[in-house]
Amino acid sequence: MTTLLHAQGLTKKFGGVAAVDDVSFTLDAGSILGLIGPNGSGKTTLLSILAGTHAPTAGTVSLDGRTASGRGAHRAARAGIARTFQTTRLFPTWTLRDSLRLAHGERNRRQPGRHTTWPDEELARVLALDGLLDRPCAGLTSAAQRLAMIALALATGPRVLLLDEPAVGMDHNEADILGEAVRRVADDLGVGVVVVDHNMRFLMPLADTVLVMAAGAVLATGTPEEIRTDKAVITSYLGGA
Ligand SMILES: Nc1ncnc2c1ncn2[C@@H]1O[C@H](COP(=O)(O)OP(=O)(O)OP(=O)(O)O)[C@@H](O)[C@H]1O
Repeated sequence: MTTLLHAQGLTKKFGGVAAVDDVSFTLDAGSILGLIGPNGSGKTTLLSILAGTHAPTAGTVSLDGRTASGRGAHRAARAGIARTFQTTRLFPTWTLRDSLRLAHGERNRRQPGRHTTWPDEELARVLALDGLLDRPCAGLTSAAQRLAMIALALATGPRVLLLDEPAVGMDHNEADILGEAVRRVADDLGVGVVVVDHNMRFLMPLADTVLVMAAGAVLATGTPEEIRTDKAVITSYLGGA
């Protein structure tokens, strides 16, 4: 696999406090990085730096070798980094196809001359939304709406997808469907995915690599199996989980 995204020495200070403290990692195309850590450990702030919403106090993010950090959310999106949020933002009376058309159009407006991304049917297949493209979004279950938000983020044609607690509020079955969909985003579309979630049952089988944060810094990085058995991680975060 090829390195897609490289975060180097990322630090973000609010006042004197480092919410993110010298964090480095790489993300390959088609791989999934799970980001875990206690409340307040800096996960959302790190995602915001990657998404361009926060300029880092120090450090850089590069995508395909080109600097993508510190230039605003629109420029990060143009560089190929897309983000979803915990809340869904769909127009209830619009169909998913209408919403995808708007997202495709936004991409074309920003990047004239570049091809649009995956066909609607392909996004629907990957996101387990087959047969739902032409229904008003208000008729979708809340889990399907969450998947639809991921489809909309993908319609902008990203190389990297950032997911902030996508499984929050989902039952086991819904989280399993979501996990399979995110795996297809990586495997079938070749997108690099960074997922923040507190749900270990969802995240551990999904992630290729897990990065554990504590007080803004990297406590450990490794495969899910390495992380599950890491003494420092067990002591400070996973406990008996
Ligand atoms: N805009 C801000 N101004 C000041 N402090 C902030 C700001 N955003 C985050 N922080 C602080 O930075 C630290 C990290 O917060 P962050 O939300 O990134 O953690 P988190 O790991 O995502 O937490 P959670 O799991 O609860 O979502 C916290 O101490 C938080 O209070």
